[in-house]
Amino acid sequence: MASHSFSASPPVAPSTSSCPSPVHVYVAGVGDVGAALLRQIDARGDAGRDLHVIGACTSRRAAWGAPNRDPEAPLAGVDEAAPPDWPAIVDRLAQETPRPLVFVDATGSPDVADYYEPLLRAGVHVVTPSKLANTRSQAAFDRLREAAAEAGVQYRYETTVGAGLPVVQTVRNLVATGDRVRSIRGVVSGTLTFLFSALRDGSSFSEAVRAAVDRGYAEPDVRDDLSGTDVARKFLILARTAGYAVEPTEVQVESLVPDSLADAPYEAFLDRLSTVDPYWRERSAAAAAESAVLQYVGRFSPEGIEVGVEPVPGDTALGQLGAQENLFEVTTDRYAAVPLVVRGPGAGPSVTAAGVLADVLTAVREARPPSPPA
Ligand SMILES: NC(=O)C1=CN([C@@H]2O[C@H](COP(=O)(O)OP(=O)(O)OC[C@H]3O[C@@H](n4cnc5c(N)ncnc54)[C@H](O)[C@@H]3O)[C@@H](O)[C@H]2O)C=CC1
Ligand SMILES: N[C@@H](CC=O)C(=O)O
Repeated sequence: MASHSFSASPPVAPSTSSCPSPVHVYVAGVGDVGAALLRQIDARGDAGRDLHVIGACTSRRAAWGAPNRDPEAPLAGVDEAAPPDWPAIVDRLAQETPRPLVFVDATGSPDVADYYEPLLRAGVHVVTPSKLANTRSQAAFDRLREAAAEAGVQYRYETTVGAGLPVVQTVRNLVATGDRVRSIRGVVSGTLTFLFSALRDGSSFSEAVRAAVDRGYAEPDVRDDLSGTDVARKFLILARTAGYAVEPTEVQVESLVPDSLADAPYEAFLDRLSTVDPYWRERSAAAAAESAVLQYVGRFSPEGIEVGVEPVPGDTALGQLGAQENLFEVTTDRYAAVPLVVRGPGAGPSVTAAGVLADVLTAVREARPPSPPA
């Protein structure tokens, strides 16, 4: 098994020193976000010594022990490389690994999301950038929060919305302090903001999609971004975090995936996407002729959630978003006349990994004793 020692560089980040024992971290999914996370844990230097990565996996390799320090290939060269045996991994984490233990799910896999509840119930903190577990039924979402409270561990998912931007915690704080969220409007897909901005700069739709994938902004399957599913999931998570009960079927979603390609194999889908280039060139030009820009906008109110493409006046904050930016406007009883606004890059491996790492540190700091049985 490859040995791993933390860098001897000076402290660069606050330590979790209020916690006396080392914090064990398992990283599921060493893709764009998971690999950036491992690099950031390593880069914390001396201040990071109390985070011990005890294992990691991809869909094809799983290893116990600390990952290889090669930032480009954290799992290269580790012994025991083999596809993950999830029941065995969860068993070992639940029953044999010392606490505190944080399970990070950077896979985007529904199978891995199935294990959050047993892990939480076994006293393992769960931190995830994956939206999947939070966007099943309302009852399933409630069960995860109950499992965490009952076991006295943290279930943290800040990076499911706006990546590293403080959006989920902001909504939680509003609710915890007695405010009421009345509505949320926003452009919340880094991939789609990038895409429309690239169209304005003369890129074709299909080229821009590939560029978003190459930069690590897109979901593991970019159709989740283009179909509006990713944006719908983010609004569902925000609405639920704000205390509203909403089912996925209640969200109205406009898709950018051409019907003819909806069921195509992934590579064929990407290859044939150029068939819609002229349509999007014209639609972007038509918006520009009206001094507007295309954005994929979402809206939540107690009446429902709607997400879709809109021409937005170019001289407004939404109209001026570029690159992979997000913007959230939250209107509440207290922020009634002028909304609370959060804006910044809302996708990308490094900002997302930083948000995941912050959640890991917060999980350990905020852990509470288990709640007594009802
Ligand atoms: N890329 C971004 O900017 C952001 C991503 N996220 C979320 O972070 C998660 C990861 O995203 P990326 O790193 O971009 O994806 P990626 O496709 O680069 O990496 C996914 C990793 O998970 C592994 N994996 C997939 N299924 C697995 C399974 N069943 N068991 C073990 N490993 C498995 C893959 O082999 C790969 O290593 C997704 O849920 C995504 O929604 C959230 C916010 C921003
Ligand atoms: N694919 C997402 C990544 C963050 O959730 C996006 O583009 O915003």
